[in-house]
Amino acid sequence: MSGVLLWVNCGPKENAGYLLGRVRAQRRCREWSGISFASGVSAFSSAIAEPSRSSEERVYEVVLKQAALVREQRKVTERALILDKPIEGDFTNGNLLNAAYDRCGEVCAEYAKTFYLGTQLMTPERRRAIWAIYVWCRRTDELVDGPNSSHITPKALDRWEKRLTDVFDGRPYDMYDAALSDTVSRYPVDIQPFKDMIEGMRLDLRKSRYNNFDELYLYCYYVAGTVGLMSVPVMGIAPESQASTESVYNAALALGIANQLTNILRDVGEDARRGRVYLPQDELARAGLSDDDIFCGRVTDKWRNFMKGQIKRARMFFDEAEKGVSELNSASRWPVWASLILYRQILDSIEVNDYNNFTKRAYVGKVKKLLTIPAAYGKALLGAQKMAKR
Ligand SMILES: CC(C)=CCC/C(C)=C/CC/C(C)=C/CC/C(C)=C/[C@@H]1[C@@H](COP(=O)(O)OP(=O)(O)O)[C@]1(C)CC/C=C(\C)CC/C=C(\C)CCC=C(C)C
Ligand SMILES: [Mn+2]
Repeated sequence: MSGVLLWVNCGPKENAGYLLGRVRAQRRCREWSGISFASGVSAFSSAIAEPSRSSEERVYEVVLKQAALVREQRKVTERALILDKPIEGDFTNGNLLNAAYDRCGEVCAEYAKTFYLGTQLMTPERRRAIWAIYVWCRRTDELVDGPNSSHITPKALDRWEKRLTDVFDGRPYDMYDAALSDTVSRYPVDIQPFKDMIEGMRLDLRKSRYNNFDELYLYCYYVAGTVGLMSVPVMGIAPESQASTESVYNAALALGIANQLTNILRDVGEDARRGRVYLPQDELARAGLSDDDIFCGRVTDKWRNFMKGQIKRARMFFDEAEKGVSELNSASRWPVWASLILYRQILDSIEVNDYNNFTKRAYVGKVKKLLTIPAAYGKALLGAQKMAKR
């Protein structure tokens, strides 16, 4: 399928895109490389301007809200397993809806093959819902990252957000929207993470430097942590899980942050060529580095040491995420393990490239990718056994 199939209108009339609180009760702070950062998460509303609270504290409010929604839903599902009831028959235009979901699956297969494969083990209803969310995220990302990104303005993003509220209110604009509209009516998905992802795109339009990790954390939450919060209500928490809903959401958030940090470390050179530096400026300065070193692509010992610290932090977020995977519904664990293992391997590959992320792209080779699938499956099974022993 070509990307052209995914042209979207940000608003009904205009072609503007291409597509396709409270403080956390026990906030864990870790000392790392002279700075402290919390590995968990903590409240947030779309406004950045709240200097008295850290990004983690602000993000955590969204986590609590989403966790509360899901707790409600869990109570309902314990009484009747409504989430897995077939979609057919619910709608007079059921065939159209099926076709819409199928198209989402095609997009997903085209853009994220391994992930698509991973979704095959999920129940058909959950799988298609995840595809619908995937497509919305991909379209949103393409607004600022795709070939038509130079035409994207804050106004266009406002229209995309208005369209999002219409989708949540049951007024879809196209097939992909229709699938998402159906998904959000079936699962306890809150609109806030979706709005926050759009906020991340706004941020990308106006900001190309991050003063410190707190600012970068917020960016990572917007563009990737949100994906974790959107996905868990669909993937579901195992009925036998003893973990708190909140802790599972923390893990989901951590996986999004870990993935985005990894993405940033992989793409340093590529981003620099677009005039962007997604690295904490204060940490660069402490390492004796500046934007200039990045623009010139100098792989020095200072750079290697700096990168070692950044990789270590990304791995800590992966470790945090691991704690939550086994708490997910058994059929959802496999794709999550696959995505976690695959993305984490990119960090290994940066090391293998001797930290040259300016001109060498870190990637996971085909054989390693293939091996990930049984490894993820094994981890998913192991998690199930541990749960059964409790
Ligand atoms: C099972 C699973 C992985 C489900 C998530 C499916 C889903 C809805 C994915 C959407 C991804 C997407 C298109 C996001 C838009 C923004 C974006 C592009 C973010 C970057 C992704 C990597 O994409 P890529 O390498 O293609 O990047 P480029 O555009 O080429 O630069 C990100 C790095 C972030 C993606 C974040 C996740 C996949 C979060 C995963 C977290 C969960 C699924 C929660 C798991 C639950 C627990 C309890 C751990
Ligand atoms: Mn991108």
